[in-house]
Amino acid sequence: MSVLRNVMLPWSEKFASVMLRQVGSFQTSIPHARCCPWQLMTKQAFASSQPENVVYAGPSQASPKRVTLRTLRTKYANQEPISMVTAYDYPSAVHVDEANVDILLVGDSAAMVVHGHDTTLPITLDEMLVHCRAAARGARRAFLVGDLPFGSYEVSTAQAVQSATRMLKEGNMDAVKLEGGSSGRVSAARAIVEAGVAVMGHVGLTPQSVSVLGGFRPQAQVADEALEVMQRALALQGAGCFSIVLECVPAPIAAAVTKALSIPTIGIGAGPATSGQVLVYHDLLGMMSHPHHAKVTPKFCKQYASAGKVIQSAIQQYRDEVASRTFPGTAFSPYKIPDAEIESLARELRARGLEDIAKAVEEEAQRQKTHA
Ligand SMILES: Nc1nc(=O)c2c([nH]1)NC[C@@H]1CN(c3ccc(C(=O)N[C@@H](CCC(=O)O)C(=O)O)cc3)CN21
Ligand SMILES: CC(C)C(=O)C(=O)O
Repeated sequence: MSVLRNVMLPWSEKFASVMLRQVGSFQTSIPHARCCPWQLMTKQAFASSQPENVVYAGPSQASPKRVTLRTLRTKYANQEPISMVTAYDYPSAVHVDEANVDILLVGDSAAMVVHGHDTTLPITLDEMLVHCRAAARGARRAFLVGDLPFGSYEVSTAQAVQSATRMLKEGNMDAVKLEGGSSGRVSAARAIVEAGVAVMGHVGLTPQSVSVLGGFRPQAQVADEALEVMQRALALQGAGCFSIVLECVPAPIAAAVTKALSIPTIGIGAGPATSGQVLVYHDLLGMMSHPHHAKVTPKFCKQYASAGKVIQSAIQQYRDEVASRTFPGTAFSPYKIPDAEIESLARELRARGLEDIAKAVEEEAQRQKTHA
């Protein structure tokens, strides 16, 4: 009971008594505290494994206003362009969020740009969920969309709903995206929306269909195909999608689809006439500037920086400074020890017959002083 009282200290007496009632038979099970339900309610009291100054997910300033479906609808109604960028982890999400980008997409392009696969097919739902959770921790404002990966929604509407709900429950996303507009995909989209999850559609080049498309090729370059893309987009809108990604289609086709729909289109390689634009984080940053990677960056990607070159040269410089012993030097060796302690340590070492080691200590202490 005394242990419990300590735990309760930050809480009011009243709240504590309510909690004690709820705790009931758990009162004596402190050693099993990890599985006690009230542990969840006393996060602060149990946070002994947290550093005092939490950097990544700690208490933050007042949160900025979140982008919601209403915000997006208003932007669309006012014909204001909607911006979307992908992110896959905490730091990339912070970058995207701080730039006031409207929608943060945790894309299955992670399979390629993060995991190094040649297509988006190998990434699993469980892997996507790890990316989603990390990205969600970094985003305070952006509307969060999680990409349903290949194999997580094609089998049945039940499978689609199950995967989509996991994206919200375990991935902390606000909505999901799925690819394609065939009847099966439209049914999946409808079922997910009916389950209460907002869905973004995706037509044109759908990279998860690379097997049947025979490569990452521009789509809808003949009238028949263009009409089909438009029909699919309309069907997805009918199923309740809040927005549709249009990938790798000629600009006039994107204009037609955008005109035909009453929900926003988000273009990538689809020209300027869409309601918004999306780019992959690594592409827009020029992260893959190495010739080995340059070939996987599509032609429609504008590089707003050469981050890859900056990173490469920084690591090269670090490596050179380690090799030449320029780093860390005294400037980056911050931990000091008083002279008296050095003398005492050297004395102890000599008393144990360790003359060489005592010398090493004294020499380095001297070097630190002369280069300070
Ligand atoms: N880094 C990256 N950026 C993306 O935009 C992106 C991914 N990865 N992975 C998932 C999909 C695949 N995407 C791609 C990939 C390549 C092309 C591309 O290079 N297309 C060529 C035509 C290739 C052909 O005809 O075979 C082009 O000329 O644009 C287009 C879209 C878009 N998505
Ligand atoms: C390219 C965007 C739209 C995407 O689907 C992804 O990043 O996976």
